[in-house]
Amino acid sequence: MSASRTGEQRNEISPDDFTQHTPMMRQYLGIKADYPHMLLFYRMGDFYELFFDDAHRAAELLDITLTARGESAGRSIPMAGVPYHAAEGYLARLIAKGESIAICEQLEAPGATKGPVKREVVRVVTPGTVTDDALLEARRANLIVALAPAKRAIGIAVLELARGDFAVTEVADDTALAAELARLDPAEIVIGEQSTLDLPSDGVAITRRPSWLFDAVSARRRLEGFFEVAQLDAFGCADLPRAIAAAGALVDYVEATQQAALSHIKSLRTYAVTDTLVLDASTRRNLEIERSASGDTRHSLVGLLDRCATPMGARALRRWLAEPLRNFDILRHRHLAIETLLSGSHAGLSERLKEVPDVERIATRIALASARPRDLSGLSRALVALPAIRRTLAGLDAPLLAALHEQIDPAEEVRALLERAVIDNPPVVIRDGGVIAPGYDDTLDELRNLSANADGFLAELEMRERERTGVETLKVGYNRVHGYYIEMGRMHAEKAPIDYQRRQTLKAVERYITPELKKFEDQVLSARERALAREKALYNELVESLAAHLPRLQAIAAGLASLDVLCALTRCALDCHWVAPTLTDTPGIQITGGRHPVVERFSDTPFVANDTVLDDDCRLLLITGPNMGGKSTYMRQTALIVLLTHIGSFVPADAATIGPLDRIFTRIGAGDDLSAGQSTFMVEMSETAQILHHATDRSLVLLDEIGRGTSTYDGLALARAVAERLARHNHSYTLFATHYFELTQLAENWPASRNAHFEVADYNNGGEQKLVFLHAIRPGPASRSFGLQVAALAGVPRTVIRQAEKHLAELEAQSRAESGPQMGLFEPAPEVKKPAEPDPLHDAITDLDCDDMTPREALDLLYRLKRIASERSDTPGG
Ligand SMILES: Nc1ncnc2c1ncn2[C@@H]1O[C@H](COP(=O)(O)OP(=O)(O)OP(=O)(O)O)[C@@H](O)[C@H]1O
Repeated sequence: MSASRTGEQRNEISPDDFTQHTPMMRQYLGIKADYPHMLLFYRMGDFYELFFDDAHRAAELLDITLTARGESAGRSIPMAGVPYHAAEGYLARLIAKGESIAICEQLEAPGATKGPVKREVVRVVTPGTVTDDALLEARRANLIVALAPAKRAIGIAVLELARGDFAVTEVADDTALAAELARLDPAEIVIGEQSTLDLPSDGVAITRRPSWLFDAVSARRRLEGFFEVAQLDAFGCADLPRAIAAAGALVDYVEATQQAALSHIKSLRTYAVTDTLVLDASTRRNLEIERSASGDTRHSLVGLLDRCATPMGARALRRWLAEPLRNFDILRHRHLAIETLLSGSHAGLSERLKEVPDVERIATRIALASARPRDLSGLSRALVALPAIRRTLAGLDAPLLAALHEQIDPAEEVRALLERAVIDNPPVVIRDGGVIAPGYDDTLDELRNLSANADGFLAELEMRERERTGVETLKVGYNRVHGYYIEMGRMHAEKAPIDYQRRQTLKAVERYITPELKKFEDQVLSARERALAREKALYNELVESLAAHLPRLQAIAAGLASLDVLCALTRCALDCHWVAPTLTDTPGIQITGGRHPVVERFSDTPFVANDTVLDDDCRLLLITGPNMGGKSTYMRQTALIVLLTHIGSFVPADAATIGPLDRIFTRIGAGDDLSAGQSTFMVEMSETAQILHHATDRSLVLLDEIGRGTSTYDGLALARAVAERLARHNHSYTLFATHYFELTQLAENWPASRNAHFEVADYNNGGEQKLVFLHAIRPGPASRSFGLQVAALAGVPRTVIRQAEKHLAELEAQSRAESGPQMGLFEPAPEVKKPAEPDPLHDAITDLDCDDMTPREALDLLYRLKRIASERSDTPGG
């Protein structure tokens, strides 16, 4: 239902109904016009009010009451409000739902001038640019991405405003873009208003900006101005025009929404998507990296790994998992660092890191000039903790730890400055003073002395006045409304000297002021005010001078974060008995005694370790076995071991040797996106299509029960064609779990393909068949599926199981009659026919994909076929 129809039904005044509006409402509409796509939080006394469509939206999203304002002839303006003091909580909820918010404050007290109170938007909060801890989960990073698509490439610019990390790249097509967006998982995407790019729909805020902002030439100029450089070449992005276009548009957006300076964004770095091992969104979901299938974080990989002592480390760990590196040198250094930390030093380092506040966020607040007094004392404490961390690092012999020792430089002069400038436990805000330490500034000290000496003066004055009036009970006092006064009982009123002027009369006492006391009051009050003003100025100067040290503070934060992750990974390695994987240039995956890290951790029964060998002799492993046998667990553990290797972690195995890989693909049943209007089978097939199009001979592919979503024969046919394609064309390292036993005999004829199965022991216990899942993988195909036995175990009524057994017998008989014993759908795999002699000509033609070939490739192929044919005619019997 459209907003206007809703409005008519409720008899609401529309924003365009200008004659109906008060001056205040006109002022509101004027401001709102500048923020059409944001919710305008409009300050009215102790509340932020929202009006018109904003009110409807806020009421719906926050589940708050929709009220009405300014009834006129039975019509009203829809309104919703949130209390000022609780606004941050409401903001956080709206931001989490992808909303952008403009906050409009009153700039003066009501009645200060004629007409409506002066108001102005003082802050804009958008999902991708928010840096406030109060609005963010402290352990998560917040990214904003801009996209600039063109025919040949799509430019991507990525900014983590909190760290000032600004990176750009270009990708070739929509698929690469989708994978990269899945990896980045941004909170907000900025895109041209005309763009038709297919974007993720789940929880990402999409912000459309005028298309001209994405023009490469003007974007280049904007960036040059932003970084104050004559040319962007130094950033290495000279030949990435679409990336520049995206970066320029992003800078424009951030400048338009952020009032504060962006001085902490010092440079632009370029990266290539090929630097990282790519995992698309469904693979990340299927491997339960951030969350388990049931949605909790505890039973996920992150839940297991995150033993970080600081939020900086926790965020870095998530970045490492989002950017599994393909650079073996960096990974080897991380492995070596963990090996060194295993000596025991990680525990001490973790303890020390716990004492270190979030330097990364403090540095951001310094950059955005929003640092509070406790941020500065926190930074001071952090810097004080660094020398001890460095001393431990100095004794450790690993190049990465030595580099971190250098990076975590204690910034002596910053520490000294903070120690001199800020008291130990300052108040939360600078407003009431008391933050700058004594001795830091002479003028401030003098002004403070003046007000502090007031006590002595007042005691002395009290003595003098008692003597002068003869009133022993005379007191000198102070209150906020009337200031200083001399107080006497009303019965002594006639003893008041001539220079006593009455200030206040209470029930039993009179309060007076004298010219001397008035002069003192003026001096003291002005000293207090001046001290406060001086303190605020000094504080701002201090924050500014700290901003000059930002690159250093950011480097310290990055160093601490990396160290924290390494210590966390070391603890995992130690507690879970993980080993360092070996990285090799020889293609393949060899895992001995591999385990699933999360299942092993949370399972009550001992985990059965299994080997995985995928190499040139076996690129496709067809896995059969009973339900519950352990197929999915096995496939996932292989992928997780590969992923852990690529973040530099040890792995849950007795030994692992990993060669170069480019991507991990998975097609596993969980997480089908039915809410997006796709059927289970449709999702299964579109993910399978992605894999067939993009998997290379360096990709790890996990396919679980392909074809189960459709009729048996369609499913079997599809599973067979997909597996054969992967074996003959993609040559990827593939784990293919299936219940179609027919595939097991066919696979024997495909290149580099093998069978394996999960073992189960079944025995007869007093006439009842019992199953024991051994969870151990063995060579060769399984003999049967045990589907009915597993159903019985799951509690399906006995009568139903018996009925199913009958149906099964009938189906088996029917199938045998139709297709002969070799191809019975429910039969054990019969003896495999010996494969025919290899025929290179036949293989070359079967491998051929005419649609994928360029004319040049077709011509090359013709020559190759001709050569094979003539070689064959040369061989005897050919
Ligand atoms: N190697 C193992 N050691 C111990 N327990 C295991 C092992 N592998 C799997 N399990 C346990 O068995 C359960 C079933 O495993 P999994 O889901 O991998 O079986 P499956 O063969 O894929 O079943 P289905 O064919 O029904 O999908 C898991 O939840 C896990 O608790």
